[in-house]
Amino acid sequence: MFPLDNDYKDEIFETVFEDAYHCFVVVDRHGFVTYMNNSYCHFLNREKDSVIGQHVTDVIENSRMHIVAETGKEEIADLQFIRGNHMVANRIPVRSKGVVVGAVGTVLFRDTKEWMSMNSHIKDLLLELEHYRNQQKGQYGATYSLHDIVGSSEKMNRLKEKVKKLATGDVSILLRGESGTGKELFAHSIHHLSERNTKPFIKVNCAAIPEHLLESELFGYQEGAFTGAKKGGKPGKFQLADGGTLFLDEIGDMPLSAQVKILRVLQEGEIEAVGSVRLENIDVRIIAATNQPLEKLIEQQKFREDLFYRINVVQLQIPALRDRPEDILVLAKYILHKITRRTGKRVMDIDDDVMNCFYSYQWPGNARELENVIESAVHLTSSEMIKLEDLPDRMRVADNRSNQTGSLQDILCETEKKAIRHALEKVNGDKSKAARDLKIGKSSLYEKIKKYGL
Ligand SMILES: Nc1ncnc2c1ncn2[C@@H]1O[C@H](COP(=O)(O)OP(=O)(O)OP(=O)(O)O)[C@@H](O)[C@H]1O
Repeated sequence: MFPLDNDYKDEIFETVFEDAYHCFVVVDRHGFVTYMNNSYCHFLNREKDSVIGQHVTDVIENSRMHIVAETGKEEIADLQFIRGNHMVANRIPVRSKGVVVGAVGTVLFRDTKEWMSMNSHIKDLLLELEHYRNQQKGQYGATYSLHDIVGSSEKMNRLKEKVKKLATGDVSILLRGESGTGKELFAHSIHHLSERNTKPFIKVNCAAIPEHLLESELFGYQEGAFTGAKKGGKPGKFQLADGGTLFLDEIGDMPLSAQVKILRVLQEGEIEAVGSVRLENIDVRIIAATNQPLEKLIEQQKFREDLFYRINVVQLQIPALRDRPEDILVLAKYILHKITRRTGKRVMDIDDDVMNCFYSYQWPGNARELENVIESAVHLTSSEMIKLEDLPDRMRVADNRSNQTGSLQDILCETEKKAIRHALEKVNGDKSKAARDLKIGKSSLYEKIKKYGL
């Protein structure tokens, strides 16, 4: 056998991989795309340059390549939903000197007749499954993924990157942030990106369960455990989440008695249903969330320090909306679109004055408050554009107040700051364009950006 020359090898490579019948993708150990063949790029309608170096979850819907690259466990003939079709995906870990360094994925997509009919058969079955799943939604489902978290500010991008890295492990995560910042969305996304994503995601609102019911809600009960107990008993949230993720929302509001019990489960990995004498092994990943100052609660002996250390293995701080004004415009437009699609009301845009008001408002209720404000404005407005008069009084008062206080110099600075922020928002942060729109020099704009900390 004579050695192959490089041209010949390249041609083989081109034929086998680039324009092959299959879609090929290769990711590195952290799930970032290092190679994608032409067929796959074409199918995803993406340019090759725009996918290389991206995290695979940002490129391919419902991808599990990053999980395979992390776990080293191959997945063969897995059904994956991409661009409206059910595809058969193979995901194989790549090893170098025995260590997993990435993964190769192939997807069979060019429909043969049999595949078409199988595909429609599967679609039919999955529709039926979806119907049953929907009946259980809220109880079992993590409905949101990272794609649903709108915002491309530096702060949010950094957070999303962190989430991608942390999701595949099994560490407990504590999500902190003010009310309405999207903690629950992040909890869903972590579950989605984790190896547990085919298992349940169960949410417990620790503040909403009465203290005397907490134990049976969390750990379940046996038949006859107390008067009124259901025949056959009832599983608790821990049992329901077995193999999956348990999201302990508002953990700072959990009564001390329940904290002791949770801590025991987390330490022992075993639970005891009310009225049972048998211990059950439970495997759950804990994601907790709170907007309470847990350290202060520990000082006041309202929160157990040992539980804090258990749940606080990794902490993610979700920034308040006022601290990432760059996200307000895109979030507002996303919310407007979501609401108009749901209500069918034709409201196409948001007036510039309204946006200025949004930028200067403090948003104590964060994204949730923004949703409420836009929802009520959509209902109130009589035009196709949300105007200042469609906003709640508290916002317009806050806006006027911020214009009226202080010296003339303060007012001028505040107005200038708002105008620059708005101009930058409009052009997606492109400083040259913003300077042109504002009719000032680029260096003057840079100075002002620095001065106002924009
Ligand atoms: N970045 C975002 N992109 C899209 N929607 C968002 C975003 N952040 C929050 N939301 C929306 O705002 C609302 C509140 O979000 P979520 O319930 O996740 O907040 P939270 O921090 O868990 O609030 P709380 O502490 O009050 O429970 C939801 O309807 C959510 O869809």
